Amino acid sequence: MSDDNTPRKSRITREEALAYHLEPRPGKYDIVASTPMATQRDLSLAYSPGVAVPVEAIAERPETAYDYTVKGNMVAVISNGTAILGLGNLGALASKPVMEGKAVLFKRFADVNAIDIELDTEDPEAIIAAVRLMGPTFGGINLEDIKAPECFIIEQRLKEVMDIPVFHDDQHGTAVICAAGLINALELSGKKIEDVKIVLNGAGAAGIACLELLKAMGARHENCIMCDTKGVIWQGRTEGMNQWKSAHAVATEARTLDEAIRGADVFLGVSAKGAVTQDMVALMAENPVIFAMANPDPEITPEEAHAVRPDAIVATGRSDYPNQVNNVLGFPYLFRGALDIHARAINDEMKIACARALAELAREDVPDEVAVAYGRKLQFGRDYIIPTPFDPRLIHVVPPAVARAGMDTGAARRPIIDMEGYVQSLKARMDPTAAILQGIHARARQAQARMIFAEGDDPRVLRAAVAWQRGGMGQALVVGRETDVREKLEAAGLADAAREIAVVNAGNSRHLEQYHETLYTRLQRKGYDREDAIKLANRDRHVFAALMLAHGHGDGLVTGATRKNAHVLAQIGMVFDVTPAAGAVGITAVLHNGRVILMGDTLVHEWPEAEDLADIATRGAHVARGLGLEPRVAFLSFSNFGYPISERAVKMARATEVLDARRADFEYEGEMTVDVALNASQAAKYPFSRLKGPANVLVVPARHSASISVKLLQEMAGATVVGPILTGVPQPIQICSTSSSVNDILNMAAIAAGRLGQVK
Ligand SMILES: NC(=O)C1=CN([C@@H]2O[C@H](COP(=O)(O)OP(=O)(O)OC[C@H]3O[C@@H](n4cnc5c(N)ncnc54)[C@H](OP(=O)(O)O)[C@@H]3O)[C@@H](O)[C@H]2O)C=CC1
Ligand SMILES: CC(=O)C(=O)O
Ligand SMILES: [Mg+2]
Repeated sequence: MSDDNTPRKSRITREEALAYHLEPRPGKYDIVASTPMATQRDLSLAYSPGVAVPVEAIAERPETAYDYTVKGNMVAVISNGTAILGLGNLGALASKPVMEGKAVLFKRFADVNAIDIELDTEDPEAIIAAVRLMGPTFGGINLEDIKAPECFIIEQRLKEVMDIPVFHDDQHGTAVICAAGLINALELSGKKIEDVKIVLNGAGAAGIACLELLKAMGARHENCIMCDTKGVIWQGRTEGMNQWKSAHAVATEARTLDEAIRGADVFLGVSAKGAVTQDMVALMAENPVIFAMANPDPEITPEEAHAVRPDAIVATGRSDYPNQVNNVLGFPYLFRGALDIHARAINDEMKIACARALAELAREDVPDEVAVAYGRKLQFGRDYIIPTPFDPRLIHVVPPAVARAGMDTGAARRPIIDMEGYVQSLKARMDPTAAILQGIHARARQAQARMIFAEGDDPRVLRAAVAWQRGGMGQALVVGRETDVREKLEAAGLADAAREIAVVNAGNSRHLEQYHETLYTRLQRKGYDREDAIKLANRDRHVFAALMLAHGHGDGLVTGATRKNAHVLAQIGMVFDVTPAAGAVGITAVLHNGRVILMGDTLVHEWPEAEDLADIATRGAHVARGLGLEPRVAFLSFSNFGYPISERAVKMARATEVLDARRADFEYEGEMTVDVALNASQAAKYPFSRLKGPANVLVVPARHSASISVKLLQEMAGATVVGPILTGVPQPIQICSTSSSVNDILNMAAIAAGRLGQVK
């Protein structure tokens, strides 16, 4: 964990941002069916004639649309692109990446289905007419990046005519998060909302809503000064005014932000990049609070603000600084809570409940796994005034608070009777796979490893190395020829990166003689003479890379993208003991449909015996724990608990006896078929089984079964495969496969850096 409590900066390049949106398919989401659609019968049920039945049911009782259609878990993200982040009016089409992004955030953080709809008009009446007509389709409407003052008219009118929540996120989402952050920031600076002088820059959608909510929470009208591009909004000003700005005009002599900010306790920026200067914040009161929330670039950076005001509590809208005050912390959970009570609206009480729940959560002790996953110390204080977006508690803490407030204020069509059951159902809703990958990367980022990428001649490896370095994961050391690396980087549109990553080879290494000596010492009794060892070290990049690692000239090693696993393992084996006898095991994580299973041995043991199987189970359990899973091991076969009898199944059952004798500290059982291992209703036929739930570590009889199973899941089901994770060896080495994508290689490097699976 870093001591300075600052998240490491991740630099995103233009190319990376475009590639992320282009690959593997244009855009950021797909729509998938949730019901079977394979047979003639499925077709008859899903469509004509079966579909007529719910049609008639809904016509008779409209509220049953929440039961028979996706309406109740479906939100429209609607924009016309007139205020895209802080980029201005770039039109409906250009806003689509942001709206698609919000749709996937809805899904990722709260399992809400969302679809983006970009409307090509600046006419409020046209937007109102279009959105109103969409009412039957959705359980809620999220308006986004529609500029003020049109957004106020549009939202107000839609609220009046629609019977589902209509919520302009730039207004209320921002206001809720800003309020949550401010409650805590003021607590820490020992000030009261009733007393503080607030200056807010940006009198648009976000600004007006923030100030309204803060006044509803006790801020005094006369203590709040709002500014826009024309300066202070003072009583009597006529230029650039509208009724929403007028409501916040105050009697003051100040005419510019510069004048207004003198002595202010709080600066809130929802305007544009660089709108506030160091000279201005230098004039603020003691222990000032500065929320520079413009996106993607804040009004002032935390470094700039802290340079002149070390006593300030600073927040931005970005994820790469502490204190991210961004509406992503609100909208997923506000809508989750609202949808779950079939709400008619998201009212003020629901918003305030959300703000309070967020503020309170930040004051609670942060569980270790959250801190580790986020990669830095998280303790209520100046650098942690608000929960982080990846905090897994948000999903089961915030929506119940919102739902309860909705029920108490008459917004609920279907109140939740069993709140405790609701909280449990929210916990189960979240797909653990994203959290697992997030944890792997956060731990790696924290380690800041010098990662050796052995195959610098492969463009995928080079792109992964660049992403490693630019993503703030640590230093990338690429084994390859300088000219070749430079050419390949240029071809990949990453010419700049050639100056950033270190290229290492036998020709430029200062340590070559040491490497030769080490290799010769290891191989001299295996038929190699000195010349052979020298050639091997100079020419084989896997061996060279392993020697770098052996001498501490890198902290981790990733290879295997260009040659078959067996070959790579043999080459690495020239330098390190990576044999079954030395305890090495390959465990592959398969992530699919919200489930994570670990399968072994996918790399090292060709035909394991009972003792080996017990080792594989133990390593699998170790990896599971490293991923935050409580291990439940199943020894798989084609038989269940001795029937049918077969020599091949017996060794699987014997492995449990080996673990009994070793007093293993995790759940294990076998032999069993894979459906009994994974499916609770199949497992119920064997009530004597020691597994308390579906297995998450599957030990298979041989490497071929492991390889077939993993590849089948990948090809047929589209599962995400991470691994094989080389475990049981002390060195942080990972071997990817020849079919690895850039992301796969990056994941393997992250696993190596996080030392997941290394012998403790
Ligand atoms: N962190 C977060 O969660 C969120 C951040 N934001 C950010 O807030 C900003 C505004 O968004 P939104 O309210 O939707 O946009 P709007 O277009 O509705 O409003 C923009 C407002 O900012 C004012 N403004 C623009 N530039 C300056 C400047 N240099 N100095 C003073 N005032 C200025 C405009 O003044 P005028 O009226 O004179 O034109 C207008 O009042 C964006 O940067 C956006 O990214 C928005 C929502 C959420
Ligand atoms: C975060 C957001 O909604 C914005 O910047 O517009
Ligand atoms: Mg926005």
